[in-house]
Amino acid sequence: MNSSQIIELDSKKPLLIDPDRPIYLDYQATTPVDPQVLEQMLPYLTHDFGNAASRSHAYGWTAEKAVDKARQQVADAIHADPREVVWTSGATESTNLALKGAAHFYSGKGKHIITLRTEHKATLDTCRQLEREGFEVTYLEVQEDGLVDLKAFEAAIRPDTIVASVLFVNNEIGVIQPMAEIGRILRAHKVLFHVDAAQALGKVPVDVEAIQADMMSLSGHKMYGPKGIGALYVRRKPRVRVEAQVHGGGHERGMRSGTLPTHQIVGMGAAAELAVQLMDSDAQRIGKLRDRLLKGIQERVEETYINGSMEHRVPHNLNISFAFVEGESLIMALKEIAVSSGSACTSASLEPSYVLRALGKSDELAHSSIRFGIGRFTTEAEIDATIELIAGKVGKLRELSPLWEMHQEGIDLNSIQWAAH
Ligand SMILES: Cc1ncc(COP(=O)(O)O)c(C=O)c1O
Ligand code: FES
Repeated sequence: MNSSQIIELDSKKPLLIDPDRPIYLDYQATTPVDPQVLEQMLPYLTHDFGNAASRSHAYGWTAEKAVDKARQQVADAIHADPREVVWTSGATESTNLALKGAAHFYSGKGKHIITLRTEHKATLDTCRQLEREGFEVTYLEVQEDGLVDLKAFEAAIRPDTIVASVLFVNNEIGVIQPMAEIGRILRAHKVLFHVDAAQALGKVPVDVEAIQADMMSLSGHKMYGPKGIGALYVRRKPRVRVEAQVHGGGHERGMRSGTLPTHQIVGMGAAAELAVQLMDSDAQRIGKLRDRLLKGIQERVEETYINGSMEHRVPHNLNISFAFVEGESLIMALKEIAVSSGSACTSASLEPSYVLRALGKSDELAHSSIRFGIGRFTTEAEIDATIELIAGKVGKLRELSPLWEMHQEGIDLNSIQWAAH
């Protein structure tokens, strides 16, 4: 067997239908590369391996052409100009470049930054670093449904505010912030607007003009592209400047040096185009699956609480707290389903989700939450099996819980005076 046959066989392997593995319902953590995307990437790992910066021969020109095409695909997906797209290693790096880059470049104008308490860690940790450098950050509260209050947002703007950063679609609870309204407020106050759209592209229409974004972070692996590739949109009119964070050969118009990973870039471009093409059909199918999952759980399990607005939310996400059950125990009991409690990025820390806490949820309910991420390859049979498993395991865990027993007996747990230990 020669190598091209091996590649052909591997790329035809079914993606997720594998009875020996758990049902994958963690599409907000990451997605598999769509086979159509993979097919377009493969030649750039082998035959067309040139360096896009090699200007003197055909190997370089072929790579450059592929990079240009992908840049156009990503630009088209967000209604931007290809010259406004900077390749990075992912949304984390894009957000670092956007916030540190803008903060450093415009520090003469002011030192104040606005963001939300429910942002992704990529934003929150970058803001913490900027605080250590002397910048001041306002972390705005959100309402019970996860949405920011626009009046509070506008009130947080100060004369020295240089940039605000808002998550388009929340990775834990899937809520969609009112981006156009936020963009309008920020433009009126001449404050730069950075948008983390890592979880938005392919799920909701993303248009940098409609929401007046100045910078936007994107990621390949959240939309059926490869991991390790992302992009930062940086507006040209009116021009936005960011100070480079990675220095070297001056690639990407000096904003981000490093040899371009052609195959990854081709994958991100193809994934972005496909994400927009399939947005409506994906959303329709996935929405039905999500409703089926929710209905199934609600019919079979009492005392469940939905986290985050259902109205302003992408259909790909369901985040539910199962009262009287500890989230980690539930996840351990649910070995046949791959889901997250809290966010995928922080579930190693075993702390209750800061996003759910920001919605005003108690520690207990935050601890008992499960995030279901439904995606392009989820089937109805997988949803039905999940409902069965959840109903069975939650029931079993509650049987072991003295608090559940008391609740069943009608005792109001809030009225109990617990003895101090
Ligand atoms: C909303 C959001 N922003 C940023 C990131 C980071 O993206 P990447 O993995 O491409 O660095 C993620 C992924 O966890 C995310 O969900
Ligand atoms: S879910 Fe139990 S420690 Fe967080």
